Amino acid sequence: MPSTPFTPAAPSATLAELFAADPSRAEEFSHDLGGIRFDLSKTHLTREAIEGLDTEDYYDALARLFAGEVVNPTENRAAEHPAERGFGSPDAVALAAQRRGRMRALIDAVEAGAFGDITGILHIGIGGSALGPALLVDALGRNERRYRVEILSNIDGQAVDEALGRLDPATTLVAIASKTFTTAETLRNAEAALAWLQEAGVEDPYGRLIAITAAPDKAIEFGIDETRVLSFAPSVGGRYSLWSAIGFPAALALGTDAFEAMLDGAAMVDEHVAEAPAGANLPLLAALADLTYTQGFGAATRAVFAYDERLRLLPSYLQQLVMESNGKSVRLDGSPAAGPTSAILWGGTGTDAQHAVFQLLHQGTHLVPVEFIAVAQGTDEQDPAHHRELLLNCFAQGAALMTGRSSDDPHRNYPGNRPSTTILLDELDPSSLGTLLAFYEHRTFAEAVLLGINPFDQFGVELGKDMARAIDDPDTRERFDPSTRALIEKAGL
Ligand SMILES: O=P(O)(O)OC[C@H]1O[C@](O)(CO)[C@@H](O)[C@@H]1O
Repeated sequence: MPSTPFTPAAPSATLAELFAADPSRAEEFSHDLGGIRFDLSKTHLTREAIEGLDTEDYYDALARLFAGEVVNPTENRAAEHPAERGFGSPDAVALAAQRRGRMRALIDAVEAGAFGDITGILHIGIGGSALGPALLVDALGRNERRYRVEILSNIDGQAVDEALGRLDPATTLVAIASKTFTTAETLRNAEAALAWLQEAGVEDPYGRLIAITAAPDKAIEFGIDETRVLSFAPSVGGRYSLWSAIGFPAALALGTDAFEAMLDGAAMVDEHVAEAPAGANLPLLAALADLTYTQGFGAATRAVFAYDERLRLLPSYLQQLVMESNGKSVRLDGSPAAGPTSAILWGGTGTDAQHAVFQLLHQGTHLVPVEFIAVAQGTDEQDPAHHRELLLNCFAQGAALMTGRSSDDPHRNYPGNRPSTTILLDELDPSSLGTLLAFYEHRTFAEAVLLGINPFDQFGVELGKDMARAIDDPDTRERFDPSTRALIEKAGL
């Protein structure tokens, strides 16, 4: 943990002044990695800020992360998601590879017809056990998906009915994904799926269930045969787990080669952060920019806009990654954080968002650092003219935010000096998506280290879970506040 909290100041120069002072700024603050251009030049990052950054703690923490040491002290755990991509202790890497081999064997068995003629998969999970697979399948499997994949997360019965309604029980596999195998929503939905198989007269309904978990005993207790339990290490956190067996539906739908390519793309970032000096370490630079805005400029939020329909689920994936990791108020030693920690992450897709929320970005009173994510190469099926306009819109927004336009009429005045980062993928494929997601993981980690907080626990979600249990019990319900009791009564519960 850093001995003194890291609190970057806001530079006094505007973006226009920074560009005017340095003709090579666009080049100097843009870096390419794994077929992706990361352009940070339209942020207020300065060479001085980068050079002044004390990175000893960061590189120390990174070495401990990769060595499989305890970097999550409040749960006395390592965080071994990089081992899924080949970066970790030899034991962790070997175990991850062995588990991946089991996943591949199961996929081969599905393809060989061991489960009959399977055409669809219902993946049941929530949070990190759903957001990653949903993003992968939606981003990469739009045109060539080999199986119909439905991701069911919400406990809302309407979500259950809709997901089941799109599948045929006679030809569907059900994957129950839960790291802990105790999550109420997932278990309730798993029971519903089992009942659906039983009611449809499927001969061996339990034989259609696959468990994906770090608690195999609990899955076996649920009734799933251990040959169909895909496990992953307890040291892989939920929001970091798409690289593990949690990615099963994506590996099934897209093929194991695509899944491996995604892991290789992510490994490029592991290698990059381990080797790059601070001035060229992309996740670290992005984290420095993030903290410059939260701490230096007092920005409460950060917005991510995917200018590609295939990445429409990226903002919700990032919300969990960033906010569940760094939405903390205390440092590792329990002392209060020195200033704001994680920004509130929000976002959407371009160009839709331009016609909904960009007014505030251009002229509102809040400073919101914006992130644009676009893909240079459209899909083969897409009309190139549309793709061209999409990209031009994306780049125009970044330019407009930065340069603004002055007018004597205050209503028509655009102040400019509003920062953005542009992430431009050459193309969207498993490898580049792996690189992109691992970039965000490492950025979140770098930010946590600079803040001295633990990004790997999530006690904040536990209180609500406890209360949800207590509110269902008439004895403990009595102890709830009058407002909550009145709502329960009004809803007739
Ligand atoms: O995979 P599990 O154990 O069902 O947990 C699901 C999600 O719930 C959380 O614990 C938060 O409620 C997340 O961290 C996790 O991704």
